[in-house]
Amino acid sequence: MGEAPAFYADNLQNGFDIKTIKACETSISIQDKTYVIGSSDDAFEVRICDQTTGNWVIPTILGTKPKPGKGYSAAALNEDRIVMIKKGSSSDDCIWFLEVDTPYVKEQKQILGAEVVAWSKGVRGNAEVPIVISGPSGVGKGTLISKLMEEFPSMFGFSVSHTTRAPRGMEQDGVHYHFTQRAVMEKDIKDGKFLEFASVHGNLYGTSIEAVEVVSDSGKRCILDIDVQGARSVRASPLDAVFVFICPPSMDELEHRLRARATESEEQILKRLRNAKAEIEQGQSSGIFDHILYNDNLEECYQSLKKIIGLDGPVVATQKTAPLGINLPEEHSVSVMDSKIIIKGGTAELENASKNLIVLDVSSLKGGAPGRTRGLELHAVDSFSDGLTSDC
Ligand SMILES: Nc1ncnc2c1ncn2[C@@H]1O[C@H](COP(=O)(O)OP(=O)(O)OP(=O)(O)O)[C@@H](O)[C@H]1O
Ligand SMILES: Nc1nc2c(ncn2[C@@H]2O[C@H](COP(=O)(O)O)[C@@H](O)[C@H]2O)c(=O)[nH]1
Repeated sequence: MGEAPAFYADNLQNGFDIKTIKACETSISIQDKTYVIGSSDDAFEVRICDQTTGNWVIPTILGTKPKPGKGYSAAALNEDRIVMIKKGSSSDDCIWFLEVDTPYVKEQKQILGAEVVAWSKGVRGNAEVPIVISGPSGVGKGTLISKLMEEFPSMFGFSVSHTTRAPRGMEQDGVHYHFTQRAVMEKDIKDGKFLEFASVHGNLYGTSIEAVEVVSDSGKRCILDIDVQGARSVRASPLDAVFVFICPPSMDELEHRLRARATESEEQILKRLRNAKAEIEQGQSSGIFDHILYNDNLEECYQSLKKIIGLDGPVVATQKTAPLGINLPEEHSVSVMDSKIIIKGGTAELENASKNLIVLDVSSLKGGAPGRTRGLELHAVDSFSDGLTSDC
């Protein structure tokens, strides 16, 4: 393996231009590759060495990057990702995964024709899975979602999509949509910021990873209102969700609703009605959807939707407790044993319990890039014998 190129290279062909002095570097070997993670004052960067050829590559990095803290420890996990524990970081920002060979990363390598890695933040426990609602324009998706959010304001949060279409009269940027320029959105899509995107009725629409994570991180159940193409992409992604398709009682009634809403031009109404036929066909036959509802009588359809998502009985308000915190000591080591990550440090603290070891159980991981990695469990224990891996 030759000497590692410096981070922040402008162009691999033209040699390396060191712009920042590296503060900390860790290398982890998985199969025939060595991944070097380096942190400077403001970013984490990654380089990969192919051990069979000795060649170094700077990969495309997808996902939101962690912000460097006071150093970090890292260890290989399951041959397809690296777990990174940040020192001195808050409880919701200390565990990150660098995916190097997960199904999502493999797919992106094929799409981009380049070496790819993807960051995913680790989150403790499991949130309720998001709800994807699809159906032709004018069928009543937005009306049903509004009813749900009005009746259960603390339970649901709306995933605010990006779109290149112009705002309608009362629509607010950042509330109904993030209204954006096509070039900006296309760049963000290329940079891996979107969970899904599609061209719908002549405009670009998409769900950013952040839009879903903002809702999930606030402890609410996320609702996505997206078209069938988008639902297909989410179904194929690592995001677990319930998929509901809303059908109109007839094409005539759909046309009547679109015209009565009076938000589209005649040309747009005709385009949306033409597209509706194909959408209804796909919605009913593609196997994407777990449930199909007919929105004839609004109240009946709403009750059926509530039933699907488990809200048909009396709803008991649950007291939300803050997630248990983990204060990683600045001096600690990390090792992996089966599906457990052992964090060992003189003053490791889990909540108020001052214990010598913290065990991070990763046997039930869910999700992952693009998005958060959920299902982490943390326990404080008194003693354990382990082997040290990498610590930076
Ligand atoms: N069951 C229903 N009976 C009659 N009118 C309805 C019913 N459900 C919704 N509507 C009306 O139909 C119109 C379209 O509804 P809505 O805007 O919710 O559709 P949508 O599926 O969200 O459309 P888009 O995909 O274009 O955003 C609205 O004016 C709404 O009040
Ligand atoms: N694939 C996606 N489709 C989306 C998204 N946000 C909205 N939509 C769908 O677009 C049409 C038209 O919406 P409108 O607001 O212009 O009437 C509708 O079917 C929505 O479900 C998205 O992020 N991705």
